[in-house]
Amino acid sequence: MINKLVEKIKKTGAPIVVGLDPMLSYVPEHIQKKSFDEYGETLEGAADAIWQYNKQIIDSTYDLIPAVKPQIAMYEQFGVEGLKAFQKTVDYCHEKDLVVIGDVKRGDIGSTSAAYATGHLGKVQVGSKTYRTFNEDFATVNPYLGTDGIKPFADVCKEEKKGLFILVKTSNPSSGEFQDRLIDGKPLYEHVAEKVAAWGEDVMGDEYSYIGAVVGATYPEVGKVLRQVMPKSFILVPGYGAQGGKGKDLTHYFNKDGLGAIVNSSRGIIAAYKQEKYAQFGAENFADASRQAVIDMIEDIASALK
Ligand SMILES: O=c1ccn([C@@H]2O[C@H](COP(=O)(O)O)[C@@H](O)[C@H]2O)c(=O)[nH]1
Repeated sequence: MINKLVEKIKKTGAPIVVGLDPMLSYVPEHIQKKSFDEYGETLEGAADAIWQYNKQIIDSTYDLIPAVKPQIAMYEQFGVEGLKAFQKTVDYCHEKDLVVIGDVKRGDIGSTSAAYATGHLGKVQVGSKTYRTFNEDFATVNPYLGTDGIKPFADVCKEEKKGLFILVKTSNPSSGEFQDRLIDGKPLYEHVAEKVAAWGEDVMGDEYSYIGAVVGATYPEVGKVLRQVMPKSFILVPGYGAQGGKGKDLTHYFNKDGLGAIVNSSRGIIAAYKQEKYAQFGAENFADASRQAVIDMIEDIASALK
């Protein structure tokens, strides 16, 4: 799957990911009304509204982008109905030939990680039959439990040719509380990055490893260091747009081949119609506003990399 991601980035010229983080409050009134008329103000109604909203955004952007990143928390808040909307979204993105990065941030003791890996990336055995369940192409994983928490994910990736993005330096304001702590003279994030590079050696694609890292756009100096520590790992870069990251901050996250990083924007794309810059589109044309926001993001990153 890392090879497909690289190919699609080369083809689109867009090292970006659209984050599908559909809060109900972003879904325009006319879509909410239609879903509530059909299902009532129920969890099913909410799940239908976020699915309809996602579908229109995917339809208006899929030809410009290589990948999407649905954030499972936004779906889980609506319980089982929300998870069905997550599944529909993943399946529909596959129909559109998009690479799907499940932002699920899993990771546990080995046996439990194995179950998470099966559910999100692998196949589950039921008697004589096997089923793919969520079936994302990549999953985000938390490394806090160490090697035995990661290995089951890496094993499934090897078998299924799928991939991981492991949290190394997150974009949030408090990320330094633990991640920046010095251990043997080096910040913890650097130790984790060294492990990501080592874990990744065993599962190499053509140019990059199946195992990548998450490094926030909000810490560009750290991004510059970590790019060197993990030369063969793709970096998923959240924090662009709504969290303040800009194209000009991100040049050092890329390798000299112009590859190696993929930048996520969620609210900045899916709720673009709410920004003054895209207000002319109006809520009815929210998906066109998202398309324009994608075009602007691609241009911002391309001009920074020139
Ligand atoms: O360090 C991290 C890791 C993950 N995220 C996730 O990315 C998106 C960002 O959304 P925006 O609306 O573009 O801010 C969201 O799903 C986060 O959970 C992150 O922001 N930082």
